[in-house]
Amino acid sequence: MTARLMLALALVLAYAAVCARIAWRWRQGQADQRARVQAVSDPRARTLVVHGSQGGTAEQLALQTAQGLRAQGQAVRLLALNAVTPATLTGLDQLWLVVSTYGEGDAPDGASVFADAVMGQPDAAHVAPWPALRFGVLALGDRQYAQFCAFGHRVHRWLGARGAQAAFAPVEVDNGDPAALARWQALLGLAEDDVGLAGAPFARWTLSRREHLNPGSQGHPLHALTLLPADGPLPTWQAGDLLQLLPEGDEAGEAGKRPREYSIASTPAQGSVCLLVRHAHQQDEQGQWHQGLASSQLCGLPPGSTWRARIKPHAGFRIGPNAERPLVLIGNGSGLAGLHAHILAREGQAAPWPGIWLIYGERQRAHDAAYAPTWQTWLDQGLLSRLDLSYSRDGEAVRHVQDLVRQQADRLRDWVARDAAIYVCGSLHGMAGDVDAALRAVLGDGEVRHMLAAGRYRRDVY
Ligand SMILES: Cc1cc2nc3c(=O)[nH]c(=O)nc-3n(C[C@H](O)[C@H](O)[C@H](O)COP(=O)(O)O)c2cc1C
Repeated sequence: MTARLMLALALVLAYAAVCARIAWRWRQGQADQRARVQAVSDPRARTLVVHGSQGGTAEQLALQTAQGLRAQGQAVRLLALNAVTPATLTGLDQLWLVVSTYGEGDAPDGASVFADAVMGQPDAAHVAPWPALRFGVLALGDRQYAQFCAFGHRVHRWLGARGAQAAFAPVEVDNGDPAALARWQALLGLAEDDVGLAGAPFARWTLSRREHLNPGSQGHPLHALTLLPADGPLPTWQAGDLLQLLPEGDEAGEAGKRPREYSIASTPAQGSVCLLVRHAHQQDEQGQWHQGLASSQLCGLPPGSTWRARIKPHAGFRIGPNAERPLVLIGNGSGLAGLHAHILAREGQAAPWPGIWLIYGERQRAHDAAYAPTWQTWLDQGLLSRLDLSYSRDGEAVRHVQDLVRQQADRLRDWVARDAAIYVCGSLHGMAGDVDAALRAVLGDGEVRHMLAAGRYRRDVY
């Protein structure tokens, strides 16, 4: 008995040590990032580097750009576009912008406040033009989208119309293309390799377990996958990060750099990368159904199969400044992955927990609620403080998460008044836009903008 007690105690202590180490590394990472920005940014500088980012790539490239300019002895200031007002631009000599594009050519969340509140306004007399300002845009995008780099082009046109002088045409970056980044470096006179997106190298990962979560559902099959590195130790990551995976036999392959991205549903404390993968089927223009290459492999090949993959940091959906705040987590379908990671990360923190409210939508209660027992455990533990579910195919009046947001308007306003942060993960079409509209209806446009600018409203939508 004593031996078993000792063993139990040793396990608890070992677990606590692992949690403490993860928390320490996370805090260290946050502090390092703040220190890097502070070291480079001079509030009086007449050169401003701004980023308009959602996932964090534009932010990373803007920081590197500012560091590169600084290394050459230039004084620079670094800001998020959402923190920029017309007054910030007055009196500047140079403005370098790194911006991505989302939705249907829309601003990323890190620029949407500026896009609405500044660019969206008619040219009011109080906004003086900036004829002495030289500017250039690094426009991040992906050619798979119809509106390629559209927001970068919009910013470029808008600044031109305000009288500013374009130093060059927007530099379009297709999916991180190194040649385009090299062009940006050359145009700004930066040293070679100042700006780049070299991530962790791709390594082999093995599928160790797969569970079909929704047999009998009207929806396409959803699977929970557990993956482990085939060689070497488990790398570290934070809740909110993604796994980039190269399907076998992809024509483009590693050189073509078309990895699929999946939200990671676990934290390193679980000891593996867990994904929720929908076996995707898409209909073409002739009405023929096609299986997704990556998802049919992930949902079909047996455990023991391997793929090349790597962790992709996703700063825009990490906890960031919200570690001590109550969280409202909203999502649907496989978007549960990104939300579960945040719940599990909280579980690793010392109680009392600040409170988590999960608002989640699926198709049918009878087939699409595999995690109901897990949620009940979290509710019993007090890790989750509230759970609201919607099912779109059960004939109920409340069908979608956006309906829940409107139905729970008073409670939501109360959570936000108590400084909650809102995280949305799941479908871009049919969810993210409608949830955004519901949040604006309930909280007001001004509050939503304020939360976006403060990093208290974050999205991982696809
Ligand atoms: C949901 C989603 C929508 C996107 N929409 C577009 C688009 O309309 N046009 C485009 O050129 N790129 C689009 N992209 C690609 C991003 O702009 C690109 O990945 C960029 O590097 C992201 O930078 P960030 O991490 O700083 O936000 C989209 C990406 C995602 C995930």
